[in-house]
Amino acid sequence: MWRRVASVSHLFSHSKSTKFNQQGASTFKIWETFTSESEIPTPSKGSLFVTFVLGGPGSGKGTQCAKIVEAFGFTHVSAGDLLRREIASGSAYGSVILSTIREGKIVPSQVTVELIQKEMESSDNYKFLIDGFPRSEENRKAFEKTIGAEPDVVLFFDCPEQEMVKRVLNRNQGRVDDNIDTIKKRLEIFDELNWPVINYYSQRGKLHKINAVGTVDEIFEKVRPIFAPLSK
Ligand SMILES: Nc1ncnc2c1ncn2[C@@H]1O[C@H](COP(=O)(O)OP(=O)(O)O)[C@@H](O)[C@H]1O
Ligand SMILES: Nc1ccn([C@H]2C[C@H](O)[C@@H](COP(=O)(O)OP(=O)(O)O)O2)c(=O)n1
Ligand SMILES: [Mg+2]
Repeated sequence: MWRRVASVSHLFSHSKSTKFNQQGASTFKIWETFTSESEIPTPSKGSLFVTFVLGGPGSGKGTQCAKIVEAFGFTHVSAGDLLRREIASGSAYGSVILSTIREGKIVPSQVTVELIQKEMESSDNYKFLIDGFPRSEENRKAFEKTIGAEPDVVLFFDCPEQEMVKRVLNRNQGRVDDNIDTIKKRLEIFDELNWPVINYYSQRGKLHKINAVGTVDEIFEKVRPIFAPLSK
């Protein structure tokens, strides 16, 4: 168990990175170099271990996070859940978050990162799955700046659009953004803003691209080896 201190940024074993790549033009070339065999860091118990979980809407992030939690003892921090909780709590940010989500857009990073930071600080765990974040370069840079750390592992659930739309429309959780109009916008925004993030982590050898088509268990069998070095 790691020691609780006032700010979560002190808990990160990594030094704060000031190097932000300005690339973007060569993203498609980078995409071709993707492998699912990025080097897996061997974590030492007690030092913070952060996994970012990326993928389009309906790609199965939340479903696979639940399985990773069960098998490997991570704490699941879902950016979307935190934002929905904020709406439900009637906070000052609530109405702007709601309209942003309804429009399929991304909530300003400052709001999301603050919620993630609070959630991490309130946990005694040292292994975190940050689900649905970062969804943009702005998100990514804000996390690095505020938390002062980079993820150890980045999962990317790669799913065809048609399958994502089908899953979201069948999700049945009463979400304001699970309708065809909002999904179309979310997919456009995903295309525009998420690829630079994916390419960034691919270049750094942290990205694990997982084909998200198949049964939940089949997909988890592709995820499991990534975390095998971690004990529960
Ligand atoms: N491998 C899968 N095959 C079919 N349906 C799935 C699969 N994984 C998840 N689902 C379902 O698809 C919907 C979206 O999954 P979810 O985990 O919420 O995705 P995300 O968090 O990426 O939006 C849910 O209703 C879930 O039960
Ligand atoms: N980093 C994030 C994550 C989610 N949001 C907003 C915008 C997203 O469409 C909604 C829902 O996110 P969530 O991760 O729950 O959605 P999916 O699980 O991918 O369907 O929340 C955000 O603005 N910034
Ligand atoms: Mg989700």
